[in-house]
Amino acid sequence: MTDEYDVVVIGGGPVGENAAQYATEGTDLGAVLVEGELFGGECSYWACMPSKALLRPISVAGTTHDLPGVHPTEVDRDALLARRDAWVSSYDDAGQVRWAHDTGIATVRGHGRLVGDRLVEVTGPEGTRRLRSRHAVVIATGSAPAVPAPFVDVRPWGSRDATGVVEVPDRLVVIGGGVVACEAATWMSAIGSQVTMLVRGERLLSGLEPFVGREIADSLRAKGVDVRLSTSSTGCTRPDPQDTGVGRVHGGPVTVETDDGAVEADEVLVATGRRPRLDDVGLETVDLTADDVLEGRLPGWLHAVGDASGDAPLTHWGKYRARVVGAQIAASATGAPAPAVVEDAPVPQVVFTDPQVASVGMTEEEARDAGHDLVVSSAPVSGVAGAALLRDHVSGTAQIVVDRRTRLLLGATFVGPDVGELVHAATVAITGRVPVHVLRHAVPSYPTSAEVWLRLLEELPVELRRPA
Ligand SMILES: Cc1cc2nc3c(=O)[nH]c(=O)nc-3n(C[C@H](O)[C@H](O)[C@H](O)COP(=O)(O)OP(=O)(O)OC[C@H]3O[C@@H](n4cnc5c(N)ncnc54)[C@H](O)[C@@H]3O)c2cc1C
Ligand SMILES: NC(=O)c1ccc[n+]([C@@H]2O[C@H](COP(=O)([O-])OP(=O)(O)OC[C@H]3O[C@@H](n4cnc5c(N)ncnc54)[C@H](O)[C@@H]3O)[C@@H](O)[C@H]2O)c1
Repeated sequence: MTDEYDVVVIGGGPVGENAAQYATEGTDLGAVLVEGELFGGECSYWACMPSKALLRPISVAGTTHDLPGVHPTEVDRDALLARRDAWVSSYDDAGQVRWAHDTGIATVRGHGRLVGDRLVEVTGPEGTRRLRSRHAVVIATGSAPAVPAPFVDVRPWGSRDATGVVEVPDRLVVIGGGVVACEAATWMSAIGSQVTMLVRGERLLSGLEPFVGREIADSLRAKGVDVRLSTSSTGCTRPDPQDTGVGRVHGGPVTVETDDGAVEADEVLVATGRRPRLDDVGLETVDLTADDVLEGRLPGWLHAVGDASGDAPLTHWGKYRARVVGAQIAASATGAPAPAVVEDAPVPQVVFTDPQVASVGMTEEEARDAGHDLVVSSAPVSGVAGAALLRDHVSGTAQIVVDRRTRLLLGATFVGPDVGELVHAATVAITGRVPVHVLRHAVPSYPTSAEVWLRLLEELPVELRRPA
């Protein structure tokens, strides 16, 4: 059986959903979403949603220990895991399917793979069927964890086990020092694991400004996490790895060999990055490789978005790109003018550690490498009343990177309580190309954390603060 649609989207995660929506809305076009697991994708059930559902109560409870006027409160582990279960709809995607149908998007369950130009074969619970697209096929298959060789045979935890935690290991070793590692170390230690982080690099969150890694390592250590930097794992053994299910301890004790001795634990969480899921989507049937996808060498009818495209693996970024690509597909299919594309929109990111990290645009090093003549301004977040009122003992730093000649903001980074809510101002300033002398007239309310912008702008050389 072959059904025809204008647009076929392989992968029903947040990015695929947006691609299907924007490729069809306001038109007579029809799209179908193909999903092999749960509509809503990694983000909804195993990544963004459960991790943030776990982290918020932990952050609030931590604040009560540092906020005169309230009784200190503790995390209630069972209630916390129940909150997580509610936010992942108990791993039931009925709501997402309803959304698709209400939006006019058809859904097909099963694994989708290309079998020819504009032709997708879906193998699912109801057998095999083919979907032919009149205009476009979109690959939105997300990403899968990259597991280094020493850990493959010991059934380690991946991020799904950490976000879906059911059984809390007494001792947990975390391999990696990136975003998943830092966030998971935060919630796993808060619910009772003694966490050791083995980080091969010299700092945590190495893609961000160096002060970020130092400040987050300090905060994790203050919470009892054993953060071991410059420590490479060379091997891992577990005598009886078992398939106990997601979020349960996968067998007996694990020993991780490092260049600085062995570490024994009850579970090991491998958080060493992810790679685009392109290995089983039938690229070879249309004479393409994964590199063709990652380097954008695709025929006009084929598109890749989200984690699968190799772009920044962030939900909001993938969804943004899906909105752009979806609108382009709709325009090309209907003969409407192609929508304008902004090539240099900056990528924001928030790491929901305690304190949070928020960043957008270039780091100081990236801006220098790109040839900019820079001015860098930084300020302690605790220096403004609005932040200091949030809790006692506020820690964190804010920093902006400015091009001296154009006076434009190139990047901004914040560490501090709830700074995830501060970064959008920087995103707007970069996207809107607002020079810093104009930004000085954007007045933050008193007393809010946003007043750190005043400090950052005051720290700039006087000549940059006046009109040219
Ligand atoms: C622990 C963790 C926490 C995270 N937290 C955040 C966060 O707070 N904020 C943020 O912005 N990002 C976060 N991310 C990243 C975010 O999860 C991803 O960037 C996002 O899920 C990408 O969306 P996507 O739609 O491209 O892929 P996915 O969400 O992975 O969805 C892809 C879908 O495609 C399906 N699929 C794959 N292959 C096929 C096939 N051949 N046929 C049919 N279906 C297929 C999959 O089953 C899946 O449902 C986090 C990631 C992790 C691991
Ligand atoms: N709050 C958020 O927005 C959020 C939260 C979680 C994840 N994410 C996204 O998910 C992506 C994946 O996260 P991640 O933490 O898995 O990846 P990452 O790229 O952020 O970090 C990977 C870490 O593993 C280390 N590493 C890589 N290979 C290794 C090896 N062989 N041995 C030891 N260490 C090794 C790296 O040095 C790094 O510290 C991130 O890039 C991020 O965009 C976002």
